[in-house]
Amino acid sequence: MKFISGTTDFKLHNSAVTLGKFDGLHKGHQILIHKIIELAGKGYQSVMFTFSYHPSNLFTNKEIGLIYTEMEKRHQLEKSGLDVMISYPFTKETASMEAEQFIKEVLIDKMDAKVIVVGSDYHFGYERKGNIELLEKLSEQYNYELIVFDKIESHNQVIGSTSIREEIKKGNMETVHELLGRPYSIIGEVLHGRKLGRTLGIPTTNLIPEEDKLLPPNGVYASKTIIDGKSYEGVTNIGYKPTVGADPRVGVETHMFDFNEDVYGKIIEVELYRLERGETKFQSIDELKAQMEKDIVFAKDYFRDYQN
Ligand SMILES: Cc1cc2nc3c(=O)[nH]c(=O)nc-3n(C[C@H](O)[C@H](O)[C@H](O)COP(=O)(O)O)c2cc1C
Ligand SMILES: Nc1ncnc2c1ncn2[C@@H]1O[C@H](COP(=O)(O)OP(=O)(O)O)[C@@H](O)[C@H]1O
Repeated sequence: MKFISGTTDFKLHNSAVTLGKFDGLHKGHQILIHKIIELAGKGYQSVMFTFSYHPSNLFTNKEIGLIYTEMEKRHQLEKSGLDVMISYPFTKETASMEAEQFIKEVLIDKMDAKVIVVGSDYHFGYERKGNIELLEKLSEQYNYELIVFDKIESHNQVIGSTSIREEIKKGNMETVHELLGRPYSIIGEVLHGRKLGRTLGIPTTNLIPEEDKLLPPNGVYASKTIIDGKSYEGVTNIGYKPTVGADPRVGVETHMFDFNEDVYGKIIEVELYRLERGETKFQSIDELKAQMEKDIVFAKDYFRDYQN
């Protein structure tokens, strides 16, 4: 997959483009992505167009954690067979582009769009004035085909990034799994911790999520970790480790069962399946260790009962 980022200077040919924020790459997003990948089989170049800053952040100044950071989205899309991912700089200049100007200058001139695939509520351009009616109206003039998908539902509720974020904040990982069509996950590099894990007899991989990543509540989760394409069951703690001296930044720490390799420096993906309990400050390391052993039993039981 080609990744175009940090520049507005590119030229593509004969593309089938899908447009949006695509935070979470949830089941609704996947329909659009499958469509353009299917079109790639007919000779088009499949392209996903996103802006590199979350547009709602820029206008409201409100912190919005992302279900997937840009790096994570890229990592997931690498596996999908998409030809090109564009992360287009969202600046004052791009934000002030009129909708028709965006169609002409970006979709047509830079991307040579022949097919445009969007969701029914897609809005774009200055003041979000562009919509599917405008795309339809201009399709003949600019010679592209427009394909629009309705939003899909799960349990009578429209699937959307906002409601998935709410479920993540509540720690409802099973619901999130259902809505995303895959477990929620965190991707990062294995860093060095304090090396206490090994002395406890419970080694852990440590990673620090990116600043803009939306995390579920601090606590302990049944998890699977993907390393070099292989998946390992385990248990993950998210938090500051108050018992051993509170880290300044929130960490994601995983003990994998049946695993005994050095993985420092590797990029791993930690998938969270179920929340067991919140993070606690224990009075002693022995109490912490006893609880971690119970956590391991919890996660092993979970995978035995629900997964296999
Ligand atoms: C399953 C699991 C549960 C944990 N629960 C807590 C907890 O409730 N409170 C806490 O302070 N630390 C908790 N930790 C973090 C431990 O303090 C940490 O793994 C240990 O100190 C080793 O740290 P190190 O990797 O930096 O060497 C947990 C870790 C794991 C793997
Ligand atoms: N079962 C396992 N689960 C997690 N990490 C493991 C496991 N077995 C070996 N390791 C390795 O050991 C390291 C963790 O040891 P630990 O003493 O907890 O050190 P740290 O404080 O650096 O996390 C991991 O980064 C990984 O390379």
